[in-house]
Amino acid sequence: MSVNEELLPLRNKIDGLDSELVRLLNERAEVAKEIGEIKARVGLPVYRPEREAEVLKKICGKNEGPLPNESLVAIWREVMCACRGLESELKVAYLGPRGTFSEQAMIRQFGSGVVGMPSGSIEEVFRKVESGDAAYGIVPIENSTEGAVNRTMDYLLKTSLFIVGECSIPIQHNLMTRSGTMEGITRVYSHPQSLGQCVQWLNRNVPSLERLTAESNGEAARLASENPAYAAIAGEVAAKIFGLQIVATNIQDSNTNRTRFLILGREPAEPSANPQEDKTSLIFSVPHRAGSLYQALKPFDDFGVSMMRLDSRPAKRGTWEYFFYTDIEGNMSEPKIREALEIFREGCASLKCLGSYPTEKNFRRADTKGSNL
Ligand SMILES: C=C(O[C@@H]1C=C(C(=O)O)C=C[C@H]1O)C(=O)O
Repeated sequence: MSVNEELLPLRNKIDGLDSELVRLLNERAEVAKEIGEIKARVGLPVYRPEREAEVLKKICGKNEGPLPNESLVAIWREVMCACRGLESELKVAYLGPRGTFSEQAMIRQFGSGVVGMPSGSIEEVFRKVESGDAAYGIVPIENSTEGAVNRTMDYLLKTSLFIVGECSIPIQHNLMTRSGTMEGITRVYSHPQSLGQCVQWLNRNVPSLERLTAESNGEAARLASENPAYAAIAGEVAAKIFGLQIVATNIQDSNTNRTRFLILGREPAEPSANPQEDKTSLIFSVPHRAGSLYQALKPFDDFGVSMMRLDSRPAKRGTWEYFFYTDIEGNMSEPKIREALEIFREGCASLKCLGSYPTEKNFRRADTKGSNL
């Protein structure tokens, strides 16, 4: 039997399965359309991050391979994006121009059919969502090498928006120029976070290069595309978009470098199907006296509530006072969290709740194949 004779029945089988998949996907889309009509009638938002997290978790739970969960999650995000698209288009503001890691995170979270609105600064992302120009926004909140993104932290304090979801992506930086060499290059541009993530590599390899900051690494790539004496540090996608050549790849100081992004919306998310695994984000301050932070946090210990993050920002009053940012495990609709929060509030000088939302853990844990979601 020739190879072609061997392949033919298998390819026919794939064709048959594809027809079935097309039929099933359209059947799914019809149901999503019906859901959309009901949501439109009662004025509910099209995008339901908690429901999408539940769908992904169920998909991973049912998976028996050989496809890894990571592949199924990527496929289903696109399926849900296409289904959502039948309800209405979804405009999402991100830190642009095109080619930033924020754009990559947005596509990963919402699917490639999302209508991205590139914004010149993190502040503009907040403003576009607050004003209703965009339905959602995506902003970087912390990097595993450089820590918190201070601009985002500061706007979170002032905003009326809610955190409705989160996602994290691996970050690999590249040094890029128009020519693909470092000849005649005097400056390197990038976002301050990216410069920080590559500081050791820069000190070792190009110590004399002047380092300048840009609003985003996409913007840095754009600047480098306009001047042959400039280099940029940015992702591979930015090099493609702005016609730059990569001089050195993977220049970040940690090879497990990741950035976590927040999804911002005007309405809070509903509890997910696993509310005990949701995250609740809070900003609080405590009275300026000995032991007040310890005392304030005690209810979390008493109620067995796990704190996943504790960070601070200066209150900017010149008084060495701080706002603390904490993420706790569990949705605030859960009785245990509600009770703990009621007592916690008494020990705080101020408390702002940014929302409860599904985390990646919701479906990551179901992955048995050690994926890099
Ligand atoms: C279909 C719905 O609308 C959207 C699409 C979803 C899907 O395709 O599964 C899930 C949640 C929503 O973002 C829904 O709310 O269930």
